[in-house]
Amino acid sequence: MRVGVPKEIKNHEYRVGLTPAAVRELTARGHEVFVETKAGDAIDLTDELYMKAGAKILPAAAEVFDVADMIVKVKEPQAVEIAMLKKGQTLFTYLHLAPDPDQTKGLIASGAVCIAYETVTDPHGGLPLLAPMSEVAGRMSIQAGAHCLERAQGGRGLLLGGVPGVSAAKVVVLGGGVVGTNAARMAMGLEAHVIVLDVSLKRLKELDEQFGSQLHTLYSTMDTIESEIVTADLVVGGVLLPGAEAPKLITEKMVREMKKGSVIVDVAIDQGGCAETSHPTTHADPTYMVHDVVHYCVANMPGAVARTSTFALNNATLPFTLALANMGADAAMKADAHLRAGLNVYKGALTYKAVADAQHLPFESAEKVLGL
Ligand SMILES: NC(=O)C1=CN([C@@H]2O[C@H](COP(=O)(O)OP(=O)(O)OC[C@H]3O[C@@H](n4cnc5c(N)ncnc54)[C@H](O)[C@@H]3O)[C@@H](O)[C@H]2O)C=CC1
Ligand SMILES: CC(=O)C(=O)O
Ligand SMILES: [Mg+2]
Repeated sequence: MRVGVPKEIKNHEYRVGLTPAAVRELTARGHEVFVETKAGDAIDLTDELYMKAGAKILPAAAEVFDVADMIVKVKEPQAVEIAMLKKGQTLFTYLHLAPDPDQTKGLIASGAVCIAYETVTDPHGGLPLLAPMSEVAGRMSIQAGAHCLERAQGGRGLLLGGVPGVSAAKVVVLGGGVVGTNAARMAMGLEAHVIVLDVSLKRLKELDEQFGSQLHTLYSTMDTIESEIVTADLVVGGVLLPGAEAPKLITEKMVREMKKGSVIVDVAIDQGGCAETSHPTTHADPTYMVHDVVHYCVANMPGAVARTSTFALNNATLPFTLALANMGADAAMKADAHLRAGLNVYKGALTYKAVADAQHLPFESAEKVLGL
């Protein structure tokens, strides 16, 4: 198969779809890999390293899209990239379609086969291709939140862990999944006072067993969310209903009642955000204020630590990339229900139920379009 890797073009996005090591795994199996020049330059993955792994370097994204049977990316395709997709071409990347009707329309019109990293599943009920970036974003959320709490950034002027004789900050984490667990772990490491809310009792029990008395867990209801949010210094939004728009758990009224200079890091922003006051921001301009509360809503947080993130992402995507290249997309998805769960758009049909529901569009199952 001919596999194409364009340079990412989203604001301050320095990750790359394939590492040189992943390219080598593909070329060793007889596949051809085409990488846009300087795709990895910013993180020291040079054209020379890609060439050494067997890739051919092309001068522009248009040529990569033109030659490839499958495009492997990181972020959702931007409008100019959607315009370059070809009928029947496979696109393997993050999509986050539920809150993004324009992208959904564009991908349907392209006739391409679009497989979203974030909805591929595993046998344990996890999302293996979202997990590595959620680990990164969860850990980063505390770094970002700590910075936002500094007075010069609009924050309350608080040090997360306090010092002897002065209270630690209160960190409230909504959702105890991968983002939430990693955020809680970092916040506890900095000696903050940490509370995690989730609707999964099983998850709360696991967290309680893992972290003991250092972590406080609460069942998530409107009541508990409201009472915790208004006394929080830092709130991390890490909830997810897979593939669907994030539930708006933090209302504007709650934000108005939050303390002046408190901070919301809404990691769930890529699925629309879990606060009514959230809207996507970029690394170039990551924060804004609403009712004196600092909002950090960067939709590609792991892009800031792109080298770590590129390797972590490839560790998870490689077996699926190889299956798609070795078998072809249709056969690979027919053979593996977990990869098939990643199929969001197939040759003009929308094949992910939560996206169809969010946008009131017709839905066809992945099984039906693949003839299973
Ligand atoms: N902004 C960014 O750069 C990034 C954003 N993300 C996003 O972060 C979000 C979380 O991802 P993961 O942690 O991997 O998901 P996950 O599936 O591991 O965890 C989500 C948790 O939310 C819980 N939840 C659902 N409804 C809830 C409610 N009403 N109250 C409290 N908890 C609730 C679930 O029970 C689950 O434990 C996703 O939207 C993901 O796309 C992930 C990586 C990077
Ligand atoms: C998951 C995601 O949106 C990201 O890593 O950018
Ligand atoms: Mg206020």
